[in-house]
Amino acid sequence: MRTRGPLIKIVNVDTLSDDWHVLKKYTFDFHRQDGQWQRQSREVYDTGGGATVLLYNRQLRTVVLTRQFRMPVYLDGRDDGMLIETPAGMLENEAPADRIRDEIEEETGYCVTQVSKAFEAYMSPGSVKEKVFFFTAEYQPDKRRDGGGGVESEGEDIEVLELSFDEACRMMENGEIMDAKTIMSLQYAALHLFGRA
Ligand SMILES: Nc1nc2c(ncn2[C@@H]2O[C@H](COP(=O)(O)OP(=O)(O)O[C@H]3O[C@H](CO)[C@@H](O)[C@H](O)[C@@H]3O)[C@@H](O)[C@H]2O)c(=O)[nH]1
Ligand SMILES: [Mg+2]
Repeated sequence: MRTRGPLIKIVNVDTLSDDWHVLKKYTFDFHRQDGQWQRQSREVYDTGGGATVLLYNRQLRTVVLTRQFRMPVYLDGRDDGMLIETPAGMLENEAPADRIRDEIEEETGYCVTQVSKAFEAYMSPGSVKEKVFFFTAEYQPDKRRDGGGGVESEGEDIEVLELSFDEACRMMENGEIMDAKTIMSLQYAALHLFGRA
């Protein structure tokens, strides 16, 4: 484990794209473990971070997931580009707990008063500056205001799936669920919320 002083010195920062999010190229000198300084460059896409939630009902032993089109998944050649995910959103400079409460309503239509923080994780640290805050929240089936579906003007067209937890686990194991935050959330639930049947 490294204990000595500055690890890098930034030499130059180029903005390669500043559109939806910002993509920058950092040139820096990196202090190697053998004491040498080595010049490197890395492209970093900064999304501003995100939050996600596992909506569950302990008594019914169910979870609520979403299904939506994801362009990178389509480009990867996976079927029609549709991905099953836990509800999630970009932070947009808001507190993660507030953001995820709004996102639950926008995407699923459920109204949830209490969310619990589970953990935080870097999802793709080689090139994406995105830390995701993971939450869990218990939903009540009769607390659904509308059908959710996301914000149409932003191009969202989200299907809401209420599944038994065991079915969701089977889908994770047979590859129908392939989204990292969803797999992490279901595994967290198996450890801390439900035992696996
Ligand atoms: N116009 C435009 N829209 C975009 C672009 N990229 C994404 N969008 C759309 O902008 C909306 C953002 O919705 P949010 O619900 O706030 O974010 P999210 O895309 O669901 O992001 C969450 O999940 C991601 C995937 O796991 C996470 O990466 C992210 O941190 C967050 O948790 C989505 O409909 C998305 O398709 C873009 O380049 N241009
Ligand atoms: Mg979303």
